Amino acid sequence: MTRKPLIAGNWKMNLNHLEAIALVQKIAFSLPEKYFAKVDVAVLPPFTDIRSVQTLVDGDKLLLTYGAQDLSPHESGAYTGDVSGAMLAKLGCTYVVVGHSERREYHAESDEVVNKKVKAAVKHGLTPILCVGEQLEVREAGGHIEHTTAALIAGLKGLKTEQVRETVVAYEPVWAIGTGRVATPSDAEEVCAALRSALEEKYGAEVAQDVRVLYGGSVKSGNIADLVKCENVDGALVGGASLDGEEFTKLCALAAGGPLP
Ligand SMILES: O=C[C@H](O)COP(=O)(O)O
Repeated sequence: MTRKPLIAGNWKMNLNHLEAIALVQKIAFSLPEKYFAKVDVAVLPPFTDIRSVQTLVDGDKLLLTYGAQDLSPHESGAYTGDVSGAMLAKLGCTYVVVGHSERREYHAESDEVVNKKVKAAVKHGLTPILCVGEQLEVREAGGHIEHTTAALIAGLKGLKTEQVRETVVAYEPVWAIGTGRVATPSDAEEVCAALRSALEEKYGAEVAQDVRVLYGGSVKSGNIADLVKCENVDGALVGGASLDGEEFTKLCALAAGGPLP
């Protein structure tokens, strides 16, 4: 099958709900409708913005979707500060990022916790964007394929084959996040292809062919076109460049094959 590319803007801890409204309006009204047929566009704002984004998307019947950057592995209860999958589903979220390297690093999230979060997402009908990626020292030692494939398989543990088919995977080398040091298209393709092979080995070729594998790490309008030309790169998880409406719109148009609006 042909996988439809996904461009997902991970805003991280940026923009309040008023700024969120302005940015979503800018993207939705600058990107001509025809591009949404060629590329799925999603924004992933902080929790505090999601209700405002939902109101805008529903009210104006916008073609972009939205999601969250994290969720609790628990259903409900005494987990101060956490947000559950059920709450995100109620807000109409399509996606939720799980296992971003910033969560793994600053919140000590292990593969086991990530796996619980993936299961919580799937349980509530959310599409997890499962992030895996190696640190610089792992890459320099040549362990990047082993590291990322092991994290992928651990993150998906216990999911049914059909649930794996619906999951989005994001390869985000830690050394390329927010550093301006983008992996080359061949670096990205090497790992994305290896991730797909690992899925094929475990879940079969048909499922592996359906799973979207994104690249993330210093993606901009200047490098997206070459990245999405790679056979196994099905779009991007975009950080910094997703905060600028003009730049993000350009990036989405280029991922859809252009021309620029
Ligand atoms: O989730 C997005 C990634 O961490 C990439 O961030 P960046 O585009 O700012 O490098």
